[in-house]
Amino acid sequence: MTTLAILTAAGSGSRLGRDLPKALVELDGFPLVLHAARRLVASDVVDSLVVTAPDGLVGIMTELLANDPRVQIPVEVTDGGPTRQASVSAGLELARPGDDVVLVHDAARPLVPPDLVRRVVGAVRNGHGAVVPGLPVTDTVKQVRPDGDAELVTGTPDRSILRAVQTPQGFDRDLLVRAHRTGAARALAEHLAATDDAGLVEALGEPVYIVAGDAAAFKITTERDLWLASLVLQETNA
Ligand SMILES: Nc1ccn([C@@H]2O[C@H](COP(=O)(O)OP(=O)(O)OP(=O)(O)O)[C@@H](O)[C@H]2O)c(=O)n1
Ligand SMILES: C[C@](O)(CO)[C@H](O)COP(=O)(O)O
Repeated sequence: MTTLAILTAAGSGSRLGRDLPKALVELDGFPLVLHAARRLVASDVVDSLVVTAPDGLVGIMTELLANDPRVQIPVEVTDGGPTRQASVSAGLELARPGDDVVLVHDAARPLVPPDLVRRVVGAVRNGHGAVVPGLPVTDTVKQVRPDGDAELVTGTPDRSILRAVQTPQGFDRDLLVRAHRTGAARALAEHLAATDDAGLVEALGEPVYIVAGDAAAFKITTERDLWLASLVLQETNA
């Protein structure tokens, strides 16, 4: 019984707008993918890693991870796909026979606390087939539809029953494989693809459970997030 973590790192980072893929952008002197890998490993509940790489960068990422003294578990790097969903699917193909739990984590969430990783794996090992870290929503959220050159508000969902979800998301391996196989047709196009893996499990009609997320696991999408991450690191390394 082993736990595999699929670390998605094949995105281009178009919203960050750098001239290299987001996972290779540096934070405190190290690429985001390395920060994320180190924290997964530091949890001590991950046995091996599969990392999805952007086109042509499998070699560079393999070298980066293989040479890091803080990533002392088996690592395989594979080509990602056109969407995040396709990349996770590609990673899942490399699961080994003993991997009964699979985590899916984004390199775009480099500061994930090892405690959060343990919380997710613990909940899966306690019998929950699909587990997602979530935080309460603090903004009021509006539902809208297009209306001419503006958007019309069509509702205000009760935010007390909403959660903003993060990664790593954890799964019973067979359930995740079934979810990806069933939803495979969606993986080719961004407008169809699931934005998280739990969504594919939900589409099967299977239950997905929430455990407490952590603000430190925030996602790097824009330059401001990167700046925030460097402040958080300075604060926590002090
Ligand atoms: N085809 C893709 C697209 C995304 N990802 C990964 O999925 C995670 C979440 O995606 P996101 O934050 O949206 O990253 P990008 O797609 O790179 O960003 P953008 O949408 O701004 O281009 C990232 O770690 C990213 O590398 C991936 O492995 N394969
Ligand atoms: C999987 C995820 O990180 C959960 O919040 C998120 O959905 C990825 O979204 P993105 O649109 O690919 O940034």
